[in-house]
Amino acid sequence: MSNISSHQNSDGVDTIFALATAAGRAGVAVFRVSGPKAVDVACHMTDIEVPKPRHAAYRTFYSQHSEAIDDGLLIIMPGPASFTGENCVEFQTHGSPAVVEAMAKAIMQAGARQAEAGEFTRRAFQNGRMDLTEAEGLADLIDAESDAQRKQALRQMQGGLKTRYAGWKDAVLDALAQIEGEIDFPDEADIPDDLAHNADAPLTALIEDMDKALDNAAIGERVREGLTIAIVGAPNAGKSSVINRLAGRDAAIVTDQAGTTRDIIDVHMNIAGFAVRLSDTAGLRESGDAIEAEGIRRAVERAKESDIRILVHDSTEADFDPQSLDLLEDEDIVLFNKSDLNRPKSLSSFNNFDVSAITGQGFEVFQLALDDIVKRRFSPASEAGLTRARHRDCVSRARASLAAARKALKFAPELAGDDLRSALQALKELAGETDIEAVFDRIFSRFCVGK
Ligand SMILES: Nc1nc2c(ncn2[C@@H]2O[C@H](COP(=O)(O)OP(=O)(O)OP(=O)(O)O)[C@@H](O)[C@H]2O)c(=O)[nH]1
Ligand SMILES: [K+]
Ligand SMILES: [Mg+2]
Repeated sequence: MSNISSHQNSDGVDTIFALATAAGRAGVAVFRVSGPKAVDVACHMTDIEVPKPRHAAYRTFYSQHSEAIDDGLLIIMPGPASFTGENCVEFQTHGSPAVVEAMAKAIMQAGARQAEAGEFTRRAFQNGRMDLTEAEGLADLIDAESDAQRKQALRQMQGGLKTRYAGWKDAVLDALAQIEGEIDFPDEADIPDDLAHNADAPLTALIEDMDKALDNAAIGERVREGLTIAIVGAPNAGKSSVINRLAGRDAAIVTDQAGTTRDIIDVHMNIAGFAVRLSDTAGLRESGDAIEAEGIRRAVERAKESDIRILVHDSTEADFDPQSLDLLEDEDIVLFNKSDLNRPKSLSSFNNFDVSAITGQGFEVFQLALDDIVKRRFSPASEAGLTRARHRDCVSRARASLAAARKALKFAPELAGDDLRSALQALKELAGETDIEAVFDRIFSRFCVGK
């Protein structure tokens, strides 16, 4: 239990540590240490030999001054078969703030420094334990709030997207090998024709598969970021009453005064296992009041950028408000509200329901249908897909280069190789195989400290 002054070994790689569990009082706290000195740290903090790799052993942990801090479990996970690929050590102690503070101090004095956000995962990535899409999947899994987000993130973390683009990369390499071979050793006069002919079908199939992934990318991104639903309609139609009933609480003010809601009111909820942000908005009408007019401008903007719109109509009113109706898209929803005061209505071109936000009548049917609409529109495709704008950008560029390669094969086959190499480059970026430090910084800094 002697002191070690510096964190670095001769290679200049720091040994890092972090509290992996959330701060605050808890049954158990977990500290992780990773780096060349991780096992030294464990030796310095215990008085008998360290346990066999990957076996949990009960130990007393000591401070630099040989004072017992706590009893707990010690696990040694030697690299390269560890999370980071480096030697890793895990201390499990009691989760009190006093134990956590004393442990952090002792680990630091034994030679490790506090990790930055995402630093463990960044090391795992740099040591080849995962590619960039798997690291992104892990970040999304840690952030997952809904079941759909969890499933999508887990699939990506387990290499679903990696498998898919690895297949794409293989196909590009095959095409490249084929055309470069034939261009270097043309032994027949009509080679260019053969070339175009042989490479065209695989390239076309590849482009089609990428198009499918790009078509589904919007869904992957929506699931990851959460869906948005906006409630719109004329003043006093009952929009705020509807959001309150859906939220099960008084999120928005309801009065009989037209123009009650002005700012947008967001309610976060879970619909059919999807994370959803539901927004109540100002009633749409011509208004001379500057504050109300701004509220209406925001309402229209929010309605347009949302995934789904719910138009609330007061069914005691004969006419629809044309401004609200104009905002609707095909699969949007119309609620004929105040059904307690009126006979059922319908509007065949949209999903429509008779409800009463006051009595709750019709809400069960409406909410079941809403679940179905959300599931039908946003359930991810069966194969792992693209979940970020970054993925979409890389695949779009790869696809464009493949299309250019197909064209070149017909008219200037010697140029096709360059296009295929550009496609490969875009796919390498997707994997994180090229050095794109700025992208890495952005991705890893979003992790919590300790991951
Ligand atoms: N009878 C009846 N009254 C309702 C129903 N829904 C809402 N109301 C009443 O209609 C009035 C307006 O309701 P709000 O929820 O404030 O309507 P809003 O569309 O949010 O109105 P603004 O924010 O002003 O645009 C209130 O007096 C509500 O109590 C309903 O289903 N039946
Ligand atoms: K109102
Ligand atoms: Mg309102």
